[in-house]
Amino acid sequence: MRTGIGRDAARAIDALRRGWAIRLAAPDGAIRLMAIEGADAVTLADFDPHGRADILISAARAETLKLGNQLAAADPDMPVLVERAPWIDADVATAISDPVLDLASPLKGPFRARTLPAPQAAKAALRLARLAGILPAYFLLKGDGSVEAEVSADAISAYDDATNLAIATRARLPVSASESAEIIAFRSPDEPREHVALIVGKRDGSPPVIRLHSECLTGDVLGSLKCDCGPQLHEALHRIADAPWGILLYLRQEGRGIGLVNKLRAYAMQDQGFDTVDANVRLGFAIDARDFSVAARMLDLLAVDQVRLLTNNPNKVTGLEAAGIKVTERLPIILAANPHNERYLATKRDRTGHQL
Ligand SMILES: Nc1nc2c(ncn2[C@@H]2O[C@H](COP(=O)(O)OP(=O)(O)OP(=O)(O)O)[C@@H](O)[C@H]2O)c(=O)[nH]1
Ligand SMILES: [Zn+2]
Repeated sequence: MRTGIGRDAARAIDALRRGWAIRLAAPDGAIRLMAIEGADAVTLADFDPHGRADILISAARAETLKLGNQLAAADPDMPVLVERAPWIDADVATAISDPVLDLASPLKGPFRARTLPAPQAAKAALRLARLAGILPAYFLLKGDGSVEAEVSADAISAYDDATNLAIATRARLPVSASESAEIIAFRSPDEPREHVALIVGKRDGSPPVIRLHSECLTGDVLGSLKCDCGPQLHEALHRIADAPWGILLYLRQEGRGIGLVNKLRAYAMQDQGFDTVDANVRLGFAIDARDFSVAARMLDLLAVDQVRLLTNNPNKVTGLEAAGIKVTERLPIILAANPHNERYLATKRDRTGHQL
């Protein structure tokens, strides 16, 4: 169902990515925000002429800045508000928000945490940063003032609601794994990412062999050796082609849902020695920010409620089942490691329960 609030979230995301200010309202209050990513002295002076904006960051980032113990952290997902000391200008704020810069510009400090004016609004702000693909860090002001977009916490929750997805079009698409394939594109009204399904072979009443493939530009297109995505994609297509029938879902959830730029930041942190799990956490994101209800909704639209799932990731099985799809069988998909992805695969095995 198309609603105005979906448009509000789309406008807020667009504004944040352009460095414009937004107002975010939740039941516990409203805050004005400008993304620290991309902010400079001029845009900051425009948003905050009196130098009063505090800095909103994730709890994980606050931990790295030694702010973790200053507030009763009953909720590890609760953001932290850092008091704006006079020496915190746009450049210092950038260093506060971006962990990739920690080695290059050791942080000054000391930082002091302040009580959050509207915790629900602050939490929604971090969710919005992930949807916008920016670092979860903002300049925050209370009170009224001019902004480019207004959004509610509810609109942010509704924005990527998978039930809004619908089939946009379908066409025959012979691929190298099978000449008998059909591509189906899915769209939702306000969210621009278009997911696709490739159905291979003829539906025969048995549960199809399914692969949920999350977009990986570096692996799928450039042949990156840092992950296993490219080879897994091709192996999956061949396994599906060998089955009576099957479906590859190509999900636009780049970087396990944090977006390309944030994934590349995670890669820069891996260059500094952090593993894939710690890199995500230090950036202020969940270890895996994907929403498997998108895949479940696509299967639902294809009238599929039982699947044989190609994966090593037990969370994909539980995620799909929680979203109403029965996984009758898990089929492992194991490929040889290379020297560049050995550690990544070991981290998946040891820290995220992948059965490799
Ligand atoms: N944030 C982040 N994302 C990564 C990293 N390496 C790969 N990815 C993303 O991880 C996703 C690939 O995961 P998948 O292969 O679908 O799933 P999986 O959890 O490994 O489970 P399998 O089904 O067993 O392969 C893609 O969206 C990649 O862009 C990384 O270091 N950091
Ligand atoms: Zn990859």
